Amino acid sequence: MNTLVKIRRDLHQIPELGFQEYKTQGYLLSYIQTLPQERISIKKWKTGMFVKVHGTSPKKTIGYRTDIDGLPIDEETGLPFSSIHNNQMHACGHDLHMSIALGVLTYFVQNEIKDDLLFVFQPAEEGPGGAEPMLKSEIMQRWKPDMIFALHIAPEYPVGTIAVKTGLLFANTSELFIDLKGMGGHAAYPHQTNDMVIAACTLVNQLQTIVSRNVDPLDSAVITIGKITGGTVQNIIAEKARLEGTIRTLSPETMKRVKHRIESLVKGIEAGYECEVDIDYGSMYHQVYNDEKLTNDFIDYLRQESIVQAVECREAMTGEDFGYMLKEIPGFMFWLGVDSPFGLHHAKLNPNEDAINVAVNVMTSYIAHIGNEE
Ligand SMILES: CC(=O)N[C@@H](CCC[C@H](N)C(=O)O)C(=O)O
Repeated sequence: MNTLVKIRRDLHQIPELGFQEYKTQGYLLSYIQTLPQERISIKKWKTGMFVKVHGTSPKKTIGYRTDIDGLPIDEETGLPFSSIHNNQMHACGHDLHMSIALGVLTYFVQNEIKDDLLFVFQPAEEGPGGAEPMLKSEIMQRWKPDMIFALHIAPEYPVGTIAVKTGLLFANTSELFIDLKGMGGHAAYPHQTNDMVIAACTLVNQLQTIVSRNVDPLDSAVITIGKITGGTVQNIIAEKARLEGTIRTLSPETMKRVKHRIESLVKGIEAGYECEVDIDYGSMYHQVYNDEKLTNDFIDYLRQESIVQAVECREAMTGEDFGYMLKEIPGFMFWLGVDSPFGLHHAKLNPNEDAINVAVNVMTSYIAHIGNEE
């Protein structure tokens, strides 16, 4: 079996949630330590890591970032190398992202390059967000790349396809947690209570009016409530309820407006249902905004070399904390086709592993091209 496929399968078996990626970090480190060490420097950061490849006559530093965490999902692929961790799965492709990063790193450890390279193995992309604190870390500020790239698997594209665009690629995101507290009581005496199941249901419906009534129809946004909990048993009126969701917008300004409307609606619920409501926005990610020149150069390179089919895509409402790195360092993220009938965050996601070598070939040849310029 191809080494990178074996690495991907090993990593697939040990997914870990954000900032708990101890086994993953250990696995990555033990692989990297098998490589010749003369031209690399390794620095651990929390459960992630930086690996610098020293160029022969560096004029710049080229960054390459992979995320390393998994999701709280029970895997249902039935694969022989399924996750051995209960309720944790690489359902967003970070196992492929890591094996690709190791493939590119291995190539440049074995083949000299003029410029310096910085490989960023970043924890907690799914939450609470590792990119922003990693970017602010003393190590990344000292080794700060002049440009940075990353990829994300795309189940909807065939293997051999890369989809990308200049400008906005991924949305601004904010988690949303709303806790409602009223007065519980006997199911037969509703007039003596403030029922938080009713208040939560009303609020969920009102939240749905924000996108249709408060966001410019030519702009766009998403408010998804993915989880509702409340109450204890069927014949007790619920004293508490909790909504958990996510907000997605195409600009930071629309994010502000959506939050302002959520706060107004919550005030109305508090007054109308005589209850207390707390809002917690959890972790927030800045939009992924691809640098125009670097992205166009990459598209031109792919088309000239015909290594893959390069297609231009639309922006998506997915979020990625790589956006924080792109806010400070020019670069881009792109979609890598992996051809899976099940989408991202699905318990049956099963990416085609042939995409690993496609991505390694693209990134090694592109980085060699820009990293050996006179
Ligand atoms: C690529 C992808 O699926 N990213 C996640 C990022 C999660 C952001 C945050 N935890 C949230 O839920 O708002 C996504 O869900 O888009």
